[in-house]
Amino acid sequence: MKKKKANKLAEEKLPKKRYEHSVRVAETAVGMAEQFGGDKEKVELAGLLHDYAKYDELSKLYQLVTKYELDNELLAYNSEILHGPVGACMMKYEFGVEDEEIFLAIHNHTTGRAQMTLTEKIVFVADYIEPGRNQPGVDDIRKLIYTDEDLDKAIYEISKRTVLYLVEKDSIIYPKTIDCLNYYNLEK
Ligand SMILES: Nc1ncnc2c1ncn2[C@@H]1O[C@H](COP(=O)(O)OP(=O)(O)O)[C@@H](O)[C@H]1O
Repeated sequence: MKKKKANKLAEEKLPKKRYEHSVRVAETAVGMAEQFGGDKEKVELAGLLHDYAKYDELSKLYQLVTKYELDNELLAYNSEILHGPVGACMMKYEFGVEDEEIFLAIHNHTTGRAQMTLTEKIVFVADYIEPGRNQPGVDDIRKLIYTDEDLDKAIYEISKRTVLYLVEKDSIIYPKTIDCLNYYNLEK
């Protein structure tokens, strides 16, 4: 798929603000690919498409988890974790986006995982730090990327913040984020 097509898919499917977020994630990811030696074309496509399934009805997301034989375990957690895996499968099976790195980057952009590819890492972090984001502490993560150039530390800190946030809310945590946190803990 070419950038123009990905852009059109996102623009037609998503509310304006979420489409604009996707464009900023793609732009941020391209900058990071230049910085870290990643594949600019892949991160750009994954950035544009990462939230494609975010506003689909829960009933549709559930059906697609079954259709695409995704991990049923996903259904036991916050439904927000479904749109990455489902969106990745929609791109692969409905729109012919065959590339495995783009698939993984869309699939894991919310939860992260251990042993991410460079494309996954860039999209995961770009989603958190794109210039429209203003969550507390986001500038600390920007500094880890733009000053320290430490991608793995940024992934660890983002996962840590997600886990702390979820624990604070007494939410149950899909274990991929814990795996990500442990894997990118550089103290181990
Ligand atoms: N491992 C997990 N288990 C349960 N919920 C999670 C997990 N990882 C992330 N989430 C939650 O999923 C929600 C959506 O995350 P995200 O896709 O990054 O949203 P947005 O792009 O709208 O900020 C957040 O509330 C986040 O806390």
